[in-house]
Amino acid sequence: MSTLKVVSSKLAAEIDKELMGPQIGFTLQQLMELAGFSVAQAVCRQFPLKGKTETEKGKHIFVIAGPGNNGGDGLVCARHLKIFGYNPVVYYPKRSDRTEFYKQLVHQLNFFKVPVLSQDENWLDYLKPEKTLCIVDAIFGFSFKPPMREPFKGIVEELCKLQDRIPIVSVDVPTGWDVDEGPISQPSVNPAVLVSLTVPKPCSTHIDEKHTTHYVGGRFIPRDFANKYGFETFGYESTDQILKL
Ligand SMILES: NC(=O)C1=CN([C@@H]2O[C@H](COP(=O)(O)OP(=O)(O)OC[C@H]3O[C@@H](n4cnc5c(N)ncnc54)[C@H](OP(=O)(O)O)[C@@H]3O)[C@@H](O)[C@H]2O)[C@H](O)CC1
Ligand SMILES: [K+]
Repeated sequence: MSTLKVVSSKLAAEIDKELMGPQIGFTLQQLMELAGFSVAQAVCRQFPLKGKTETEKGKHIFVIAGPGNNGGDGLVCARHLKIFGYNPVVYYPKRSDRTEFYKQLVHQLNFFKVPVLSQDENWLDYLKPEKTLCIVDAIFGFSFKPPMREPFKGIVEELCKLQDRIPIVSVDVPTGWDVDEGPISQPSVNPAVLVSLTVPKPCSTHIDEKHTTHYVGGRFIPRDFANKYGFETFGYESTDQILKL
């Protein structure tokens, strides 16, 4: 059997289901914490604060959180970025009432004094190249089905206008991309960094390697489990939560 380097949206959903099923018993909260933590680590690796001026250090990291679990990863990531010494601001236009957990993640952000903007707030004020280090795109992950609906369509159109001046870090799947086919519909972002979670999805084969730095993160499966789904685990070093591919 050949070893896959990517897994389809269907397989990714099956993997998640098994990880959170009765035999293995991870909770969504555990996996999301590790996923968000690894994205925050990728931001640190890509945009280190060491040696930067105070002005540079004060720049915002603008985290946009969508309505599902990809958005949850973004909320967790913002909390870790604050702990790591960055200045995150979260835009969370459509808040999920799927579980109480999302509300708890927002309370935790309040606890860390990370601003969480609502849909009616002027979010574009926070997106200025001179004031913004990067944008974390946690809008949609492997459950996105085009065409994109509002309010996200308008938001992603604005991001597309800014992405040449402010780098985008996409969580798991660049927003707007078909998980299996890549950027086949508009609007869709062109990220400077992609952090694939657990294992890259087929859309990642469409990134332009000259433009996009690709990391894998979400270090939560043993080798035999990966092999059962047809892929290999990644050679993470030491305590790292991410690996540059
Ligand atoms: N094991 C792991 O790697 C883990 C990954 N995690 C992250 O979870 C996402 C997948 O999360 P999921 O909740 O299944 O899905 P998404 O966040 O991608 O999106 C679901 C929401 O998006 C809405 N949606 C879908 N298509 C559209 C569209 N065309 N326009 C507007 N809105 C859309 C959808 O709304 P519905 O009304 O259709 O239900 C949902 O609200 C994965 O990618 C990782 O980032 C976890 O953290 C766990 C571990
Ligand atoms: K995303």
